[in-house]
Amino acid sequence: IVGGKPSSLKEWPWQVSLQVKLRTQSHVCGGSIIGDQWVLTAAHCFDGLSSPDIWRIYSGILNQSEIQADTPFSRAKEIIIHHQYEISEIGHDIAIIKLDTPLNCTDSQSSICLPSEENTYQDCWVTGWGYTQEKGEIQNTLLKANIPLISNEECQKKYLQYKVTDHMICADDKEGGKDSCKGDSGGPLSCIHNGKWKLVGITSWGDGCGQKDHPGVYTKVTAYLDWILENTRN
Ligand SMILES: COC(=O)Nc1ccc2c(c1)CCCCCCC[C@H](NC(=O)/C=C/c1cc(Cl)ccc1-n1cnnn1)c1nc-2c(Cl)[nH]1
Repeated sequence: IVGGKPSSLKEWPWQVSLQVKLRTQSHVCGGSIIGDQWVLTAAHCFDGLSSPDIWRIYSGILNQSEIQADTPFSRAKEIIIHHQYEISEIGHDIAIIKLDTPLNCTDSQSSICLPSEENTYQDCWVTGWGYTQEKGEIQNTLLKANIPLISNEECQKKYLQYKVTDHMICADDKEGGKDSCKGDSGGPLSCIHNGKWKLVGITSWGDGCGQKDHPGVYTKVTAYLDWILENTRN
């Protein structure tokens, strides 16, 4: 997250760190708990990493330093990638992880609601352990940034070499400065409306981090409600 601030404990209890253990272990993507055995993230996180066995899902953590050899984690029972996904910039950048065992709810670990209808959300936040600048590194403490949503029409004008589809939603800090960045993808774009947090977007792509006139592009969750519900039944 560029231009963000450290989060506090229990502020974003749905945020998870998706890590891969090969020879070594490292953070790869963010994700959001949407049910006791369901995590919603970006499909691109699994490019070349599609085997469920290598993934470790850490929930209820604020700092990466809480992750030690003895720190408990969830395993992936199944990874469901949208059948139309190819690359982030084309869209359908959405995936569901079915956890091997259901998570218990605590103050620091709980799910976020899916949005029911399209809305003009006024108060949206991006969170993650990603870079704070393009040439950066994974951060220890979960960062947060309050970034306004912009219309798809306005977003398309900034990305003439791309097609910003109606299955995408954009967030832009006009001054340039607040944005998602490398390592944040898959994480939540959370908006609070009538006192309830809703998972409005999934961090997907952008041109650079925090550059002026380069909005962040997020998978629009309302466009995939049926797909999510169909794939989280069993
Ligand atoms: C020590 O461990 C590490 O350093 N881990 C580690 C460190 C970094 C990374 C990994 C692991 C995952 C790479 C593969 C999967 C994921 C591949 C794509 C992913 N993109 C993003 O997270 C955000 C993109 C993004 C999103 C919005 Cl909304 C706006 C601007 C964006 N950016 C434009 N340019 N940069 N960001 C990414 N993630 C990383 C990179 Cl490198 N790129």
